[in-house]
Amino acid sequence: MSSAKIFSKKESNNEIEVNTLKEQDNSSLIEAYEEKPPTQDIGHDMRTKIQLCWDNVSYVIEKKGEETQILKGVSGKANPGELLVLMGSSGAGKTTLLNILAGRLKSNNNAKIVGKITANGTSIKDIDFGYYSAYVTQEDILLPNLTPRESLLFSSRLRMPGTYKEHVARVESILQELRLIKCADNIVGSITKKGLSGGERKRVCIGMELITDPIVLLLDEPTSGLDSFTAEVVIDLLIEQARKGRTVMSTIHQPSTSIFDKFDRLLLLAEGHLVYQGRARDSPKYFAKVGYSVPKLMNPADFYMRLLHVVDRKHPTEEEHEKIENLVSAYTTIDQEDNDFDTSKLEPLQDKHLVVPTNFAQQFIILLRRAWINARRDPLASQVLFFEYIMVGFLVDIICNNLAKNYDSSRTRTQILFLSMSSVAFFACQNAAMMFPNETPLFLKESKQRIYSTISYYMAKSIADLPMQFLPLLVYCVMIYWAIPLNDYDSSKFFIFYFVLLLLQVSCLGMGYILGAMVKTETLAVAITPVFIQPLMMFSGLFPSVKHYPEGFFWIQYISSMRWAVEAICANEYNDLGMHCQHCTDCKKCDPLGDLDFTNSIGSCVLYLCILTVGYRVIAYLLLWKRAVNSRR
Ligand SMILES: Nc1ncnc2c1ncn2[C@@H]1O[C@H](COP(=O)(O)OP(=O)(O)OP(=O)(O)O)[C@@H](O)[C@H]1O
Repeated sequence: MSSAKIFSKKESNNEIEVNTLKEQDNSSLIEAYEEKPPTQDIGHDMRTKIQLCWDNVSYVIEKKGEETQILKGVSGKANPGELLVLMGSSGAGKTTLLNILAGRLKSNNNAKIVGKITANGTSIKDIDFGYYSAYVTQEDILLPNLTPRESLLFSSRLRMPGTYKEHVARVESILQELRLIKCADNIVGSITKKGLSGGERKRVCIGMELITDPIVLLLDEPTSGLDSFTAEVVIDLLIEQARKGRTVMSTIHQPSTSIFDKFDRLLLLAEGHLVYQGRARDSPKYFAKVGYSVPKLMNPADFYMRLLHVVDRKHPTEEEHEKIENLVSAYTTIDQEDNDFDTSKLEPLQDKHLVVPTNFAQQFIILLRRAWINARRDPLASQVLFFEYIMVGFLVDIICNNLAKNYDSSRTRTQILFLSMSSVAFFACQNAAMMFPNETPLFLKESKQRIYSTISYYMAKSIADLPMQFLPLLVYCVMIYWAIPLNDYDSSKFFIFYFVLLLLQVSCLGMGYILGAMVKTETLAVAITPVFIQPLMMFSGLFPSVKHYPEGFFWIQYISSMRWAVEAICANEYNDLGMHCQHCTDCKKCDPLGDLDFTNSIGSCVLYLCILTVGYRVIAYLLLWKRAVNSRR
C-alpha cells in the first residue's frame, strides 16, 4: 500500500505545507487539494467534499412540564478543507449543536429539534450521514489493556472490508499520520493504570475514527485536559486532516493564542445564541466593530470566553442579559461578508450506507480475540484474583488443617464449604461487575455504529473471561482440599467440588455482568455488588437453614445460585466421609446434611445451578441489548 510511504515522506513537510495553505483564501485551498491527488487510497474518495450547513436550528427540552431552550435558532456552515471551531462559555450549547449535526441527538417525547441541516444541499435526514461522518467524543473510548496498534487493527477488521494485509497497511498508515508509531505497542491504560499520555490517547481516538476515512470529522473537546503544547499537536493534526479535504468541526474550550491563530473559522455561542461565525482571524475586527475590542496583547479566545460568560445561567444579571442581547442583535444585523466558499463544485450526496463487512462468525472471532487480550492483560482478572484466592486458601490451611473426621468438626467443615462458596461468588461477581463498565462505553459506541451484533459481542466476552477465572480457582481448591483434608473417599470427590465451584463461578460472573450492565462506573459496581450478593448468600441454606426461612422469602433460594452450590458441595462432602465420633458408638444418627435440612441430590443441585447460570446470562444479555438499543435512539 502506497499511502503509508507517502505520509512518511510528507511528514516533515507537513507543518510548512499547512502554514502556507493557511495564508491562502478558501477557494485556492480547495484548488490546492485538487491539484494534489488525495494521499489515501482506501475508504472514501477524498475528492468528495462536503459542506455542512445548518439553518435556524433550535433544541428544546421538556422536563417536569418545564421547557428549556438550549439552542436558539443557530445557523452556520462548515466548509471542506477547513477547521471550524465552536467556542462559548460552559453550557452555551456547543456539544448539543455538535451532537445534532452528527445525528447523535434526535427529537423524542422530551426533546425537540427544529431547523434544517444539509450536507451539500441534501438534508441529512434523507441520507445515512454516518456513512460520511465520524464523531470523536470528549471521553477517550478505548479498551485500556490494548495497544494503539491493536485497537486500530481490531477496529479496522470490524468496520472495513479487506484482507488482513490491507487492514495492517491501513493501520500503519494512520499510526504514521497521527505520529503514533513510537507508542504503537504501549498499553493504552486508564485512570488507574499508567499507559499512554493524554495527547497520545486522544490521537488514538481520532485514529479509531479515521479508520473509515470519514469526509466530515466532528470532535467534542479533543484538547480538554491536555497541556497547551500537546493541545497544539492535536490541533495541527486536525488541520492536516482538514487540508486533505475533510470538513473538520470541533468544540474547543480554552485555546492558547498560538492555537487560536491556527483556526480557520470560528463559531461563538452564548446561551444558545449564535454571536459570531466567520474567519477566526477576522473575529477581533468584528468584535471591535460591535463595541467589544479585544485588548492588546490579550488572547482573543480568553476575551471571548470572558465576554460570553454568564455567572448564573438561570438568573443572569441585567448587565449580562443586555450584553448577550447586544451581541445577538449585532450579529443578526451586521453583514458577515462570509460567502467566500465556492459551492459550485459540490455534488449532491447519495444515500449510501455503511455495510458491515463481517458476518456473525467473523465478528465473534475478532471480538473474542480482542476480549481475550483485554481480559488477559487485566490485572483484576489475573494477578488480583490469584492473590485473593491464594490468600483465602492460605488462611484456611493455617486455621483448619488436619481437621478430624467427626461430628464435632462438621461445623467447621461446613463453614469451610460456606467460605469457599462465598469467596467464589463474591470474587467472580465483583470482578465481572467491575470490568464491565470499563468496556461498555466502547461496546455502546460500536453498537451505535452498528459494527456488530450485541449477541456476538456478549458471547465473545462471556467466553473470553472464563479462562482467567478457572486457574486461580483450581489453585485454591488444590491448596485447601488435601490440607484440611476434605472428603478423600475417591478422586471424583475433588473433581465434583471443583466442578460445582466452577459452575458457581460461571453463574456469578453472569450475575456480575447483570450488575455491570446496570451501572456506569467501576466505583458504583464495587458499591452495589455486596447489596446484591449478600441477600442471596443469606438464602444459601446455611444462614438460616431452609426450614427456617421466613414466610414470603422462601422463593429467594430459587434465584440464588449459591444456595444450590453450597448444598451440592455439602452433599459431596458428607456422603461417604467416613466420620468417626468420639461421643457415640452409632454414627448413623450424626447427620450434618440432615441438620442443615439439605435433602436434594448433587445432580438436582447442579441442574438448578445450570438453569440459574443460563438465566443470569440471559438477563445480562437483555440488559446489554436494551442499553445498546437505547444508545442508538
Ligand atoms: N438532555 C438534557 N437535559 C437537560 N439539560 C440538558 C440536556 N442536554 C443539555 N442540557 C443542558 O443544555 C446546556 C448546554 O449543554 P452542552 O453540553 O451543549 O453545553 P456546552 O456548551 O457543550 O458546555 P461545556 O463546554 O461545559 O461542555 C447545559 O446547561 C446542559 O445542562
